[in-house]
Order: sequence, then C-alpha cells, then structure tokens
Amino acid sequence: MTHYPQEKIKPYNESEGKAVQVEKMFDNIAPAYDKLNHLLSLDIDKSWRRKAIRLLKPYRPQHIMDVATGTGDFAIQAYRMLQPEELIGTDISEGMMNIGREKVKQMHLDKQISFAKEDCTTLSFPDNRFDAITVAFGIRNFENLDKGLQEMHRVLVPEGHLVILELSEPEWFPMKQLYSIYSKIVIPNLGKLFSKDNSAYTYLPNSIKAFPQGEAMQGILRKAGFREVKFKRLTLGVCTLYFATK
Ligand SMILES: C[S@@+](CC[C@H](N)C(=O)[O-])C[C@H]1O[C@@H](n2cnc3c(N)ncnc32)[C@H](O)[C@@H]1O
Repeated sequence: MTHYPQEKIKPYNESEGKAVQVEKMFDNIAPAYDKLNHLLSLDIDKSWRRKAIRLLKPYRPQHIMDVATGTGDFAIQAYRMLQPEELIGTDISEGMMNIGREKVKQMHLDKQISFAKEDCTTLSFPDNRFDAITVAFGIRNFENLDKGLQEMHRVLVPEGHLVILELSEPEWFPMKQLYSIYSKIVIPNLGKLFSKDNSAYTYLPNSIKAFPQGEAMQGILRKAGFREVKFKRLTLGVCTLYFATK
C-alpha cells in the first residue's frame, strides 16, 4: 500500500485522522455546498458531469453506485441520462446526503435514487455488486486512496466500469497562471464568505495540488487492478476525467 501526499493534507488539524476531519468539514459546509460549487466552477461542473456519464451510455449499466455522492448532483444527472434499475449514492457525510435526500424527494426521484452511509475504503457491499461506479470530486478526500480503489474494484462486476472526475492543476500557460491566482485568492475568500468555514476552501486547492494526476493516477488505477485506463484533461486541465474497466 503506497501513501500519497494528499492523504496527509487534512482540513483542520494534524492530530485527528483525515476521514474524521473530512466528514466534519462536509457536514459543516453542506448547506452552502451546491451554491458554492456552481459559483466557483462557473457552472462548468455541469458539463464535466454530463461528459463523464456519457462514457457509460453504451454499456447500459443497470446497477450503479455513485461514490462520494455528497448532495447527489452526479447521481441525479446519472439517473436522468442512464435510467438504471438501481442507483445508490454513498458517502461518509450524512449532512451532505441529507441535502441530496431532500433534492431527490422534490424531484420525485426518491424511489429511484437511494443514499447510504459508506466509507469507500471499507464498503459493506458484496463482491461483483455493481455494473458501474462513478466518483465525482471525491477520491482526493480519501484517507487511503489505494484501499478506496481496491474496494471499488472488488464490488464492480467483471467488465464493469469506473468513471472518476477529479479536479486537477493545469500545467500549461495561460491556464496554469490563471488557476494559480484563482486558487490562491478567489477560492479561499469566496469559500470562507459563503460557507463560514475558515479552512475548507483552503483545504480544497491544497488537496488538489497534492493529488496525483494524469499518468500518475493512471498507474495507480492499474495497480488497483483496473485495465484499459484512459484519461482526458478537461477545460485546459482544471479537471481530469478517468475511465477504467475491471
Ligand atoms: C466535493 S464532494 C463531491 C460531491 C458530489 N460527488 C458532487 O459531484 O458534487 C466530496 C464528497 O466526498 C465524500 N467523501 C470523502 N471521503 C469519503 C470516503 N472515504 N468515502 C465516501 N465518501 C467520501 C465527502 O463526504 C463529500 O460529500
């Protein structure tokens, strides 16, 4: 098991474990999360989500788990585009999922989309349970990335697919320079203002910076047992989309 730099980047302090702090942080920012998410990404996150889900369409997955589902935006979009028999959103933050539960109820999708508290590094599901797994902006927060990926591999059916969206640091001019200013000034200040959490939106760019991206992440996915691992940089590298098969 390798340990990666982002596993040491924690929201609040050095003493508590990362998962405990991440759960607290998301419970804390849950009421502001949706608004801030769309504001900080200038709504581009919506097109990233659609692009990611489109990759699954040809395989018509019927049993889907959306890991780190948070307030459910990815799960809702996936349900609309794929119409699976079953869609379970899992997360460690009940605060985030409660917002998601309320949203799906209002959309009359509460029979189609369910939520369950699950830490992705120790899933309670049996082997070969899902045809597809999706994770949007979640894996960067795992306390143990290798374990999380191994668990997702275990509960996928053979030939099942994993789709990951994760924020990344642009490597080239001019986006590298623009992103640098945005992540040092705009994200922490707007984040603090809207979420009232002084650390969460400093943790965000710091954890993005430390997280393995592109070819490095491709290697980590292969090590967890995935094959045909592909990735695509979106919006000049602000986000990276990974697609892998069990
Ligand atoms: C940035 S939010 C993303 C929410 C949603 N996927 C979206 O696209 O808006 C990250 C979520 O990951 C969850 N999370 C962090 N570590 C996790 C873990 N080990 N297992 C499951 N969920 C986790 C957090 O609680 C949080 O709700």
